[in-house]
Amino acid sequence: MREAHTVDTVRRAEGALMARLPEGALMRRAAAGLAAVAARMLPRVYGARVALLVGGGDNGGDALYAGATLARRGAAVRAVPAGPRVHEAGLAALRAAGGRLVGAEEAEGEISAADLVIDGLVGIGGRGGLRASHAVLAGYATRSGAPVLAVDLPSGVDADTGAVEGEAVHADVTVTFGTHKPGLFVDPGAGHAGVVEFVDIGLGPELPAPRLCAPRADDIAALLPRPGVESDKYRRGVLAVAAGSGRYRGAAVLAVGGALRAGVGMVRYIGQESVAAEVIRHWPEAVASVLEPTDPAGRLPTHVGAWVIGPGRGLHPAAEVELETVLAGDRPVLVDADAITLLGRRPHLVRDRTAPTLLTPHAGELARLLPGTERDDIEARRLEHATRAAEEYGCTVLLKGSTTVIAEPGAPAVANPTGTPLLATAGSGDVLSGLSGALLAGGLTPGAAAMCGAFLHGLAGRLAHDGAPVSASDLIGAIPAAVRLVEEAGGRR
Ligand SMILES: NC(=O)C1=CN([C@@H]2O[C@H](COP(=O)(O)OP(=O)(O)OC[C@H]3O[C@@H](n4cnc5c(N)ncnc54)[C@H](O)[C@@H]3O)[C@@H](O)[C@H]2O)[C@@H](O)CC1
Ligand SMILES: [K+]
Repeated sequence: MREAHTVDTVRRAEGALMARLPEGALMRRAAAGLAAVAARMLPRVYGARVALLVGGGDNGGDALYAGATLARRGAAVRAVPAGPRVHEAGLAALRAAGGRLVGAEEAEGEISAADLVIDGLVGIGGRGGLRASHAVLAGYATRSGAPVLAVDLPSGVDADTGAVEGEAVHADVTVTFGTHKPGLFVDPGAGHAGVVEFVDIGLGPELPAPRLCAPRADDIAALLPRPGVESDKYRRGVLAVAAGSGRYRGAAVLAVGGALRAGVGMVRYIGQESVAAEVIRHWPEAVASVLEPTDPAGRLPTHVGAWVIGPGRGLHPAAEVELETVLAGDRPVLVDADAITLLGRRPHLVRDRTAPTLLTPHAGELARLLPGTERDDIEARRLEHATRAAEEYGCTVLLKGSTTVIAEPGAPAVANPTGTPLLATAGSGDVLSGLSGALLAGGLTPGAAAMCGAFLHGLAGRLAHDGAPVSASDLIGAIPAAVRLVEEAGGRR
């Protein structure tokens, strides 16, 4: 797992470590790591033109020391200050190595002519949107066409949340020190960070549990359920899927397909006769139970390992009775789509529940669970709102979107690293429900099922993409390849 800590935690850990080290040791470590990455980004350091964007704090200090290293190796390094204050020792080091400070009138020309721009405007000390003088330099960097290397995090991105107010640096590479910052994993910040490189400055022993984690393929491989010699279809897990309706048949087909491809002992589809027939036509291996429209909850199967409820199911009274009945049981339940909207009207159905529950809203659906919160606020601060919903409902929440975020009460949140805009297509969420539901039925906790489901779903989207748009059905077809890739990364095949 890659781990991310909040600014307050980083400050405390740095304080404890600094107290044991000679003055300036941490900044020297950070700057050495930064200079090494900068050198790799240049075809040749000797003769290269490097522009440093320098704010008034230690983030600017890192840039200046790294600039000094590059200048000693023959680069022409120019520091463009954002204001009157500049890290003095860093500037002295740069000057001693042959670099120099340039005035405001030369700033745009230096940045646009550079072979590499290093963004040292602000790091974890940044608060709110960039000030005008800093925003102007960030804009020059974006327009320069040169590769941009951000120091610690792209300036203008909120380190703790990933929120961006106004202008922010768009980096090709970000070198982050000591630990990752949550804003590097969560959009919109993640979209500004480019490739994130980690530089170890020895902070590890001082760090408590992270605020956020981002799994790698081997973390997923370690969690995936796999059949053993003793397994039969019941032990591997039975997933009940209450999805789709006369109006939205596709949701049923897609959720069942996602579940079957994820590997589960059995999928039981529950729904109206015509939809059940459609499901069986697509997936003869599924088992269908037909519901009487007049008695929605009377025939629900009881011998199931877990439930998926909601995709395309509708908001009518029968769907509400069904949701109430399923949530009153003691099996793990994944609640999605229409069932989330119903839950917004009756939140106690989940709040009063003790059995494992996973909610999988997109931002619009989460807004229905958090009255008074707008969809745009959620998109802008995804981590914060997913965490709030998990605490208020006392269950696991997977917030879908540009970065899928998973939050659970009392545990570090998870940001899914495999997401891609290719997944923003009708029916994609239905596939994710089936896939994550299958993992829930296979015995994973809601947090693990959500993390593995989102990871495989994103990977499947990438694998299915051959230059043409990806449909939700393509995603289902690519799930086995995604599982294979993850298993290979985990050394299981
Ligand atoms: N503390 C440490 O031990 C280490 C810190 N390091 C570096 O130091 C950075 C933190 O340094 P600082 O605490 O000095 O903080 P920063 O350099 O991140 O930012 C503080 C400066 O930015 C200004 N500022 C704040 N918000 C702004 C905004 N919205 N627009 C424009 N200017 C704004 C402040 O007035 C101040 O001058 C880290 O991100 C990292 O790059 C590294 O050298 C590693 C060691
Ligand atoms: K920065």
